[in-house]
Amino acid sequence: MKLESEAKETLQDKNTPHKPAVIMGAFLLAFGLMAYLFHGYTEEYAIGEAEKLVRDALLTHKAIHKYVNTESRPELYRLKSEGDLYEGYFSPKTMSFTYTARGIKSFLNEERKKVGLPEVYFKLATTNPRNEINQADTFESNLLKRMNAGEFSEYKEITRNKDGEKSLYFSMATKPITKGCLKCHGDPADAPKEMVDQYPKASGYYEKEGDIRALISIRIPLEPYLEEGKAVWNALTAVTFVVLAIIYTLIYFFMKRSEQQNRVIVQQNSALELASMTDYLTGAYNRMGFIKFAEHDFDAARRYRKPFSLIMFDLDFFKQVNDESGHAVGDLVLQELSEIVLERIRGSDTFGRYGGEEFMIAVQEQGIQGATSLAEELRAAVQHKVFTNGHKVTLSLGVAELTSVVSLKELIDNADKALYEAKRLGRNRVAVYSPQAG
Ligand SMILES: Nc1nc2c(ncn2[C@@H]2O[C@H](COP(=O)(O)OP(=O)(O)OP(=O)(O)O)[C@@H](O)[C@H]2O)c(=O)[nH]1
Repeated sequence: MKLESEAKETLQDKNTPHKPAVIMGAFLLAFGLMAYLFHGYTEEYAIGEAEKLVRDALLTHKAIHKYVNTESRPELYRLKSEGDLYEGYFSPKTMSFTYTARGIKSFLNEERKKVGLPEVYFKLATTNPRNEINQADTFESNLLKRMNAGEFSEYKEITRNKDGEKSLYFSMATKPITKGCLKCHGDPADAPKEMVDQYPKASGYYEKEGDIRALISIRIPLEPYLEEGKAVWNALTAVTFVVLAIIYTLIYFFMKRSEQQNRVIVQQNSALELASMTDYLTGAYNRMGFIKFAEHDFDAARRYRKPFSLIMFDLDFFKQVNDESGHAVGDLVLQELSEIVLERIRGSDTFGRYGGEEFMIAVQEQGIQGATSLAEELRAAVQHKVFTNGHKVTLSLGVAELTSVVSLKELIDNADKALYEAKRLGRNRVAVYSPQAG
């Protein structure tokens, strides 16, 4: 006889995926995407801020250039020409634009440092400097060469130092040498004597008209701006995780509760379905339950070509028991009969009450021989049993096997015919269905 758990299993909800884990995965994915986008935004912000500084540095540079060339230097020449300044006067402090620019840039950097702003690297770099401080490094020399070759006049790149810290590097070519420039940067023999005296051994001469003598080299560290972004990111991460943790906990809680409720509903449904398929008096399957399971066994036996038989049996003259001792005693006799059957059939067999005092057993893995001996065993057991109130009853049994039948209904009909035959032959016996007899 099939067990209750087996019947329940067919109704069990197997669809219980790890939904909280899936939700957690989705959250982490969303967080990863957010981190990626934020990282990109932070870098964009840092570059934007650095570009502002580049613009400031260029404007300052331009202003200093204009001031030296149109204000301070002409004024000194005027003073010289008017004799207020001696003829041989030359000082880079007042007359060299690069000297002045360097001083102002260095002052500005000091001011920036005081308020915690990043220092701006600014250099008017050349391969032929008058002052060593303006000597272009290898990278700058290379850029200057490419600018002179006409490859580009501006260059921008994000660089990393040996510690991996990022900077925005910007470079721009200065105006090409003009005839006027050659006065100080051409042949030293043509240069003002006071200047040659000032830089006796220095370079800065022999430039050619049209050449780009120097480039403006600016490097702004991005780290301070990236740090700002990191601080915002850390705060955002903390808030996000707290919010996610709360949402996750709530979802997890509600899902667990709903899962639990579903499980209870499934269990209740299983119990109800089982009850609806069971005969309350004998504990055997009722007709609906029997057909359901026997149908399943019948189909499997046909598919896998395995033996399968059906025993249909009925109590002989059961009416007399009811008439003599009453319906309640009749019920007890039916229960005792049921116990006899359940003790003798296999777990794989299906036992059902087909109606009234008529029962059926679907016998798996047994052909006519096996089923007939089981039927005989039951018949003998019932015959020798003393039932409630000392009643002695007998069984008539019909056996049919799955051979050429195409449906369970046909097999039941055959077993029924055999049972009829057993009754006809005098009851308390087993009859086997024979196709010839019909
Ligand atoms: N106590 C009780 N009796 C039942 C139940 N179901 C059917 N019966 C009785 O079973 C008897 C069946 O009577 P019949 O159909 O004449 O068959 P029988 O007396 O067994 O005689 P044969 O089958 O011809 O050997 C009737 O008296 C029904 O009332 C039940 O659940 N409980």
